[in-house]
Formats: sequence, structure tokens, C-alpha cells
Amino acid sequence: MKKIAVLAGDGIGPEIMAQALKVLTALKLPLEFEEALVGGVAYAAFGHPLPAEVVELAKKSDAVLFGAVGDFKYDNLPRYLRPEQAILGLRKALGLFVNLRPAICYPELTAASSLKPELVSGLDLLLVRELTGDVYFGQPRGKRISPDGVFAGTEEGFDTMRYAVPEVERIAHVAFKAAMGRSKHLVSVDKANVLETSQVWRDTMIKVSKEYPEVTLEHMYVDNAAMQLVKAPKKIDVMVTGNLFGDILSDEAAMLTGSIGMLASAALNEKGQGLFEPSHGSAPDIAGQNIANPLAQILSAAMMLRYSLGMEEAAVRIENAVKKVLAQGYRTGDIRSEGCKLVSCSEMGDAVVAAL
Ligand SMILES: NC(=O)c1ccc[n+]([C@@H]2O[C@H](COP(=O)([O-])OP(=O)(O)OC[C@H]3O[C@@H](n4cnc5c(N)ncnc54)[C@H](O)[C@@H]3O)[C@@H](O)[C@H]2O)c1
Ligand SMILES: CC(C)[C@H](C(=O)O)[C@@H](O)C(=O)O
Ligand SMILES: [Mg+2]
Repeated sequence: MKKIAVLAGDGIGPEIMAQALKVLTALKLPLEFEEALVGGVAYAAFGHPLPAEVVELAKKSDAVLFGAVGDFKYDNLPRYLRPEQAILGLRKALGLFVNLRPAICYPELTAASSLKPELVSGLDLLLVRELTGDVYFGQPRGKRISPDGVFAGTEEGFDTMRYAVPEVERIAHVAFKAAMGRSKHLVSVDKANVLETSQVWRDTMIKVSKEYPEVTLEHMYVDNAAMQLVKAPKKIDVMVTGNLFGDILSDEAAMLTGSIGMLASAALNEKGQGLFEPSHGSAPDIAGQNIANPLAQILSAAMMLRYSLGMEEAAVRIENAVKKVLAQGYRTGDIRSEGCKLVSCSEMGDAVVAAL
């Protein structure tokens, strides 16, 4: 029996999580689920977005299935109490430095993509994002009275962008291994023309590339990468980048697949333990209406079966069921197209269960 920590969170989190649980339950796998509150709902109940018990639950579980956290009503809380700290805190506490975000454009969704069908048809791009370093976690950071410069004496915010060589090495190995199993072409994204952090990143990528002579390593500045993603995304197969650039580029990549509601995400540590969540947020604008797309959450559950639980066959069953419901014409509002069968969030979950 494998133990899954189920952390649905805020906004659409509980709505999409219910669909993923429906699908997992229908597969009759040896899984037991333990639910807990995180994010804004945990702050409201316990005064903290990530209670210590939840970290313990996550650590002793075989995997974490995460929904989404956040609500604009918490925007004025200090950073350490904001709902987003739940996901950031879990990534740090579990050492989840690998983030895999596959951007796959299913044939039926080429019309829903933000790009012309010919640019995205057949798209299957893997974004490998470093997840526990960079400006997200670098110290020092804070707010202070500016000590120098033109704006000295005024309030300023500051963060520290940093990457240590071993930190880049370990994500580089993940990315090169992924490239070895695919087209043997790796694009590393940085801003080495401006940032010291990126120079360390690039030098380390070049050093690690010597261990993978079959892989062609290409470097791209992040501004160009943002452009290439919409110009010719199929020229990119595996893309590796840091935490901040990866966050931004993954939302951009999501729109090539038709919707942010299609982009699954796996966060893994050295032991293969993982947290699985859709790449999108809590979508407060559509929460409570049963209209969110649950497919990224359902596909994240499939990634959980594959990467943390060794249940490849069940993962493939879910992915095939998703392909089937799309072929059958079922669409939530975000991926609707002419002639489709427009369904609610829960109806989409039911359709996937029926298609298993
Ligand atoms: N991992 C996470 O938990 C996570 C990720 C991103 C953002 N957030 C948080 O979520 C909150 C809202 O952030 P945001 O609005 O910038 O980003 P968002 O991803 O929540 O929403 C952006 C847009 O995409 C739409 N959308 C998102 N998911 C969808 C789905 N499954 N189906 C249909 N439409 C979908 C939303 O309706 C919205 O219009 C913020 O508090 C933010 O910090 C959390
Ligand atoms: C909610 C936020 C902290 C998170 C991030 O920036 O990593 C989200 O945008 C994501 O992409 O998972
Ligand atoms: Mg993001």
C-alpha cells in the first residue's frame, strides 16, 4: 500500500483534485490517501499556510498530490504567511530540486493553442526547471532603507539570485539524461550576457556536457528563448533552466498546448520522492464554478504513478484516457472549440473515468 498526501489547497484546487482522486480510485490501485489543508485555507484555520504536521505528512508519504494555493485576498500578508509559502516550503523541505513540465500539444487541441496549428501539431517539449535555488530562495533578501545609490534613504526590496556549481551540476545531469532518452538535443536557457549566476550556470552546463558526448548542447538567452518558444517551439525538445526563468517559460509553453489547464508538473528529489501538481495556480477568477480544466491535475496524478510509485501501466492508462476524452470531443471552457462537447470540471473527470 502506498501512502499519498493529498493537499488540494485553495481556489479551484479542491475542484480539480476531486477529479484526480476519482480517476485514481477508479483504477483500484493499492493507494491510501490522507488529506490535509495547505495554503490560504490552512492559514485561515491554523494561522499558517504550511503547518508543521503537513510537512511531516508529506515526508512520510510515498508521494504528494498537490492542487494549487493562493488567493488575492492574502496579497497583503507578510511573505512567510502567504499561501504560496505552502508550495515553496514543501519544495524546500523535501529537497524537490527537479521540476519536469512536459508541454504536449494533443492533436485535438492544435486549434486551442495560441499558435498556428502547424507550429504546434505534434509538439512534445520537456521543460526541466531547477526548483529549490535561484532568486526564489537566495539570501539575503528583504526590505530596507536603501543604503546607497540615487535612491538612498528610500525603501527598497532586494533579493539574491544565486546558484552554486553543485546545484547546477545535479539539475544538468537530470536534463542531459532526459535528453539522452529523447532527441539528444538540450537547450540550456540563461542570461549569461548579464548575470554572474547565469555565467556559473552556463560554465557548469558546458562542463557536465563532456559526460554526455552524444548530446548536443545549445545555449539560449532567456529573452530569445521566450521568442523561440512562440516562433518555432518544435525545434526545442528538452529545455533546462533556472527557477525563475523556468516559472515564466512554463506558463508560456502551456499556451502552446492549448491551455495552462493542460500542463502537468512533477517535482522530484534525489530519492525519487515527489510532489505532483498542475503548473497553474488557484485561478480565483473561476473558483467555485465547476468550470476549471482538471486535466493538468489528472495528468499530474499520472506522473505521480510513473515517477514516484513505479506504476507505469496505470500512468499510461490515465494518459490514454485523457487522449480518448479529447478525441471524443469533450472540452472544458478554456480549450473549447467549435463543435465540441462543452463540459464542466466534474463532467470532464467523469469522462476520463469512463474512458479508462
Ligand atoms: N503551484 C501553485 O499552487 C500556484 C501556481 C501558480 C500561481 N499560484 C497562485 O494562484 C493565484 C492565482 O494566480 P494567477 O491568476 O496569476 O495564475 P493562475 O494560474 O491561477 O490563473 C491564470 C489564468 O489561467 C486560468 N486558469 C488557471 N488554471 C486553469 C484551469 N485548470 N482551467 C481553466 N483555466 C485556468 C485562470 O482562470 C486565470 O485566468 C495566486 O495567488 C498565485 O500565487 C499558485
Ligand atoms: C505559486 C508559485 C510560488 C509557483 C512558482 O513560482 O514556482 C508557481 O507559479 C508555479 O509555477 O509552480
Ligand atoms: Mg508558475
